Amino acid sequence: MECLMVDYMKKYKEWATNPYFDEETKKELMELKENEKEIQDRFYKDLEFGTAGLRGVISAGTNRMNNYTVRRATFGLANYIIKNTTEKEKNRGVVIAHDNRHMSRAFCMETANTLAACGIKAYIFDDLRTTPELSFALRNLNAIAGIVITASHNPPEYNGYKVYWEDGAQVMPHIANAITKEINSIHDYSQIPTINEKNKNLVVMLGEDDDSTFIEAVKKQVIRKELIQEVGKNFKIVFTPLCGTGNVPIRRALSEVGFENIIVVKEEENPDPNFAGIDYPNPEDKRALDRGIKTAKENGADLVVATDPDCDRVGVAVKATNGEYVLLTGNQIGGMLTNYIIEGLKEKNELKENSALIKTIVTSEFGADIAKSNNVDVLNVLTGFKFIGEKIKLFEQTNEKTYVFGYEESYGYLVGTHARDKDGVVASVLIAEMAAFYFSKGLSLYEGLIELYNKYGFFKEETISLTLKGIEGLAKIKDIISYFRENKIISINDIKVVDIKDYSKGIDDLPKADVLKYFLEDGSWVAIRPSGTEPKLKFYIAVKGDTEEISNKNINEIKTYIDKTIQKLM
Ligand SMILES: O=P(O)(O)OC[C@H]1O[C@H](O)[C@H](O)[C@@H](O)[C@@H]1O
Repeated sequence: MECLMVDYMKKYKEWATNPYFDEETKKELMELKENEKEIQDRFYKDLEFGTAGLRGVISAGTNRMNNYTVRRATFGLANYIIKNTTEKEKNRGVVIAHDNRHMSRAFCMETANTLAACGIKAYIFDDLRTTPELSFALRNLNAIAGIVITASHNPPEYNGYKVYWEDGAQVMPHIANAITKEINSIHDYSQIPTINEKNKNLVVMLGEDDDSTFIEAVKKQVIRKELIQEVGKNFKIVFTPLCGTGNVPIRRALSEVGFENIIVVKEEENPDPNFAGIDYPNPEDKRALDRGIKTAKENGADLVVATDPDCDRVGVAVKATNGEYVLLTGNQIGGMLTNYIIEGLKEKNELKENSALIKTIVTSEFGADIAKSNNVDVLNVLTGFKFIGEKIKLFEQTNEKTYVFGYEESYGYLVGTHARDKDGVVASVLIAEMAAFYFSKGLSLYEGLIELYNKYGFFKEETISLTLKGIEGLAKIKDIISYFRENKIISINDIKVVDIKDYSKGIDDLPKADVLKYFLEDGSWVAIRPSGTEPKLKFYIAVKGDTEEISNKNINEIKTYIDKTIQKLM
């Protein structure tokens, strides 16, 4: 502990006095001199480059997002590229996109300039762009890697740095680990090359054509074009980009496929780094859809669609027959899209025999059961859309399976293979199309959901997220998981545990991951994992009952059990 203290104080002093760091940084740090706890938190470690890249609070410090930590990460990535690819591969360059957050443009330029200084071409956009467009563009431009400056749905004080590889998916753990090694070997910031006259032309600006090719790729995924054209005039959609990147591409895609009645939530239309007062711009959080639902009520809209700041996730609310707006979960939307896509393909006689649905191990079996009953294979991967992207690549190489659809419970979906990450643009279009399909039959999306539940059983899922910040929080997260790992739980809420999967052992052909999953006798399951993007411990609960009442009762009881266990451990 002593050593740790010396270490963070030493680093703090270095940043606060070394002429390498700019005056503003030094001033910000000097103001902290009486606040040891804050100094410790900012300097006790380097911001970790995890499997989701960097993500942290924007401010000065080694454990924060700032120009220096972005520069260091980029130098590490550049070194990885230089050492592990051929000259020709390296020359394919890196595409960079960014969202609307504080410092996003600055971090994008910092990244582009550092890459160029290392002799690597950096493609940038003139303004903010979505994550799925980056995933698409990097394959379209045949780049070697991609970067998105975004903290996705985190609160406004955060920013982040996600890295993609040539296949269009976020880097796999082995590449992330190798990049981390490179980053960790950089101790002296002054060694990082800076841009000069000779290499500045390696920063290349992308144009409008790149947007159009992406939108065209999205539009190709539409299943029932004529239907949209028929009902597109009457079907009313309220859309909110939650002040993020989704506004331009989604409005464009929706209107180009034939939706004429799109109302955008006024307060949330334009990019805003403070997200217009939305504390947590995450469509998983029901408050994020409050204004959307209000606007929908005022306009009598049929559907509310909300995308997160970098537009890879989508939340949905729908008008039920009683006129009330109901929020759908990621599991519900994913299950419904699975059904809609499979039925659509069947109608056109295009459902291949080797079709496969890909979902994560913490995603409900709702979509999986629908797929299986249509003879579509189901593949389970670890949390993280990159693992879905990895399977798509494998399918392409081996022709072993045909990708039908992939999704995660956390509101991420990908229809088509144009992108290799969840795509909020294509998902919004397909969700609108699916809702328009039900609308044409006189049903709301909600009633469509109930129809499916009546056929396949009432699935119900819930996630409990425990926020535990800082060093102590991290330790607590470890303690709680250890408790569940070490104490053999034989029943949850009096229902027998019939199987326990500990994914840290590397099971089911999956890479090792800190996830535990309990399977109960009645088909319910509970999974526990630490978040990879936020200081949170997550519990996922899933049940299935013959009626909604049974499912509600079961899930509430399991939830109470977990809440009580957590309280005991806090
Ligand atoms: O680790 P969590 O906080 O649960 O987040 C999990 C998410 O991480 C990243 O954002 C990935 O891109 C997502 O595909 C994944 O769902």
